[in-house]
Amino acid sequence: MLIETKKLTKTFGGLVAVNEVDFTIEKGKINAIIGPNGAGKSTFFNLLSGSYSPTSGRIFYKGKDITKLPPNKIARLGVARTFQTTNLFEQSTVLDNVIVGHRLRTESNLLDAVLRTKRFKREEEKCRDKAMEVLDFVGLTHVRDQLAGSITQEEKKRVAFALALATDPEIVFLDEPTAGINPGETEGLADLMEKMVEQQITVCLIEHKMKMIMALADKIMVLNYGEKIAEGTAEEIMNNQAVIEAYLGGDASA
Ligand SMILES: Nc1ncnc2c1ncn2[C@@H]1O[C@H](COP(=O)(O)OP(=O)(O)OP(=O)(O)O)[C@@H](O)[C@H]1O
Repeated sequence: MLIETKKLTKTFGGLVAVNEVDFTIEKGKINAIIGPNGAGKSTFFNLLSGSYSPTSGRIFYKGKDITKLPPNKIARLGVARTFQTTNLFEQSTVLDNVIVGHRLRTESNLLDAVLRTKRFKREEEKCRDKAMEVLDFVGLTHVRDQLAGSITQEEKKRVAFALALATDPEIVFLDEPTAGINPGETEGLADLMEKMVEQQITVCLIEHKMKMIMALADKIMVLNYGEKIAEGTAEEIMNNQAVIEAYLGGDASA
């Protein structure tokens, strides 16, 4: 088990957005979090990545309590995430976008950069090599010299994956990675997630596309009004009465 939450809770004023959620993320698997709109999925992600601090409860990463760690320290442990929308520098190339993203995590300080020290140059090269490697991994080598503003929506989604992968993560949190793209493209991104798991990278994603999740996820947690109402394999989730009721009238067939 890679990550474990114990009675994780987040309230906003009187609203309980995440309510005493116990969840485990299994290493080397595709873990999914689903649930109707407003169920608390994004809040849960923000708690795990340190963007929000919990009202109560605990988060463990490989057995270590990370509940109070700030986002940058959590990132350094090997946790990466993508956001629902990725803001790219549209006037820069795809490659430069990934290099800059990667640079944010390297060691050089401003003085190194101004003086262009050996260390800075060495790191610059390393960032470039890493960016090329991850762009190859996500299938974007052919557009790496194009401006980020000129690539397709699906390619932008892949850049978001590349930015996360450039940090050499052990686990990647993907927030609705296939929102706004067509079914064929969605399948391509599902393949990419499987490829990540083959490389021993654990995946945890939020998704609304049920068909895709049921085919892809090894393990699914369902949130409803902040509470975990079910956890299990796709088959277990599809036959769970509480889940069926939570989705009645919803967009479960999306
Ligand atoms: N920063 C915030 N301040 C106040 N309330 C918030 C905040 N963030 C989320 N909420 C509330 O917490 C609840 C859970 O929201 P959250 O965005 O986590 O749900 P979600 O499952 O990700 O929804 P969606 O599928 O629509 O993205 C909602 O009622 C939302 O309005």
